[in-house]
Amino acid sequence: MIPPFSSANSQQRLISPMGRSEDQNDNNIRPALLAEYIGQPVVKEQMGVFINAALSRKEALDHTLIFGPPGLGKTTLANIIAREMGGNLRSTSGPVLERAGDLAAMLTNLEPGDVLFIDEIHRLSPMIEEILYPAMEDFQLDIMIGEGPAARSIKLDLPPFTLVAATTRAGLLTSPLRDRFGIVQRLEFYNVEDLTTIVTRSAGLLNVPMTKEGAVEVARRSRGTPRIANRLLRRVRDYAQVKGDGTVTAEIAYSALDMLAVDKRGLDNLDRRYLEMLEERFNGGPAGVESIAAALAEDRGTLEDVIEPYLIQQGYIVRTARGRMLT
Ligand SMILES: Nc1ncnc2c1ncn2[C@@H]1O[C@H](COP(=O)(O)OP(=O)(O)OP(=O)(O)O)[C@@H](O)[C@H]1O
Ligand SMILES: [Mg+2]
Repeated sequence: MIPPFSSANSQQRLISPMGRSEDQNDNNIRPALLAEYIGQPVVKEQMGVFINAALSRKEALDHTLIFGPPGLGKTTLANIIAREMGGNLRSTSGPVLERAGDLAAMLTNLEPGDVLFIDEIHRLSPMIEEILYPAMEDFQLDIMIGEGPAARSIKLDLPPFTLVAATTRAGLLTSPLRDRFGIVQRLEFYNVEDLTTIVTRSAGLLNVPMTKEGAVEVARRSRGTPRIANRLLRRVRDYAQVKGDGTVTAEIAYSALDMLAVDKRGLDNLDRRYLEMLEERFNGGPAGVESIAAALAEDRGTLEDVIEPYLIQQGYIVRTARGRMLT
């Protein structure tokens, strides 16, 4: 699902972390089990313990909130949770759930142990959120039917289920909603080593011959993001077929990524504009995020949740009390 705040500009770039339609056929390389989920050691270990504990108690797993920038594996983790718990995954998303009846229909169709996955949970309407509270807390559906004097409320028992919610913007969740998740997991950007493992695994599944050095080259330019790593792998594979003998070597990967104008540091267009703006217009800062957003004609949320986390993690900028500064 493409977040509403992504500019056309940042979606079209090969290296944008936002999902695109061509990524849909990633399903064959999406890890299906926790053991295949690469990196995120803390999340992986904790989820392994929580899932096993719930299974041995024969209970549904606690409601789980997963947050982090686009393309880091939130949807993948939701799928894995359902699979490991042995339940079905029912997916929907915040903006899709418009009417109370939409959510009621999903909830009443759940079977014991199922996982209800709500993507972009920060975009739920307040009315839908109200219905979710008793469903999460007491497995009870409490809705009003009809209008005016004929309106009546009905209560239904729901089977024990697990709500898994994902968001790129945890800051936008209301605190009553946030407090109802027993498990909160934050995904981090991947290091080059983990991305190399991901690229190597995907290459194996796609039958792309690739050297270790080739994988490292792709990993290095992937902005810490598995979605980008897999996307670059597909383009580099094309290049290797046409310009080489099909094997992705370091040289092939290097020239392919140069041809595709993918930044050597793995930065995308908006990252670079952000850094240039901070340097030139604001003399390296400190500058308030609102001013930077206005200067770039971007949404503040996109900067805070998609652009800045990576630039901070890579040490290009710091957040200070007076604003953002180049390092
Ligand atoms: N830990 C991982 N190990 C291996 N591959 C991964 C991992 N995490 C993600 N991927 C790959 O990256 C792709 C993108 O992941 P996913 O769709 O789960 O991201 P997301 O966090 O849900 O993004 P968005 O915020 O845009 O919804 C997946 O298709 C999957 O193949
Ligand atoms: Mg997703």
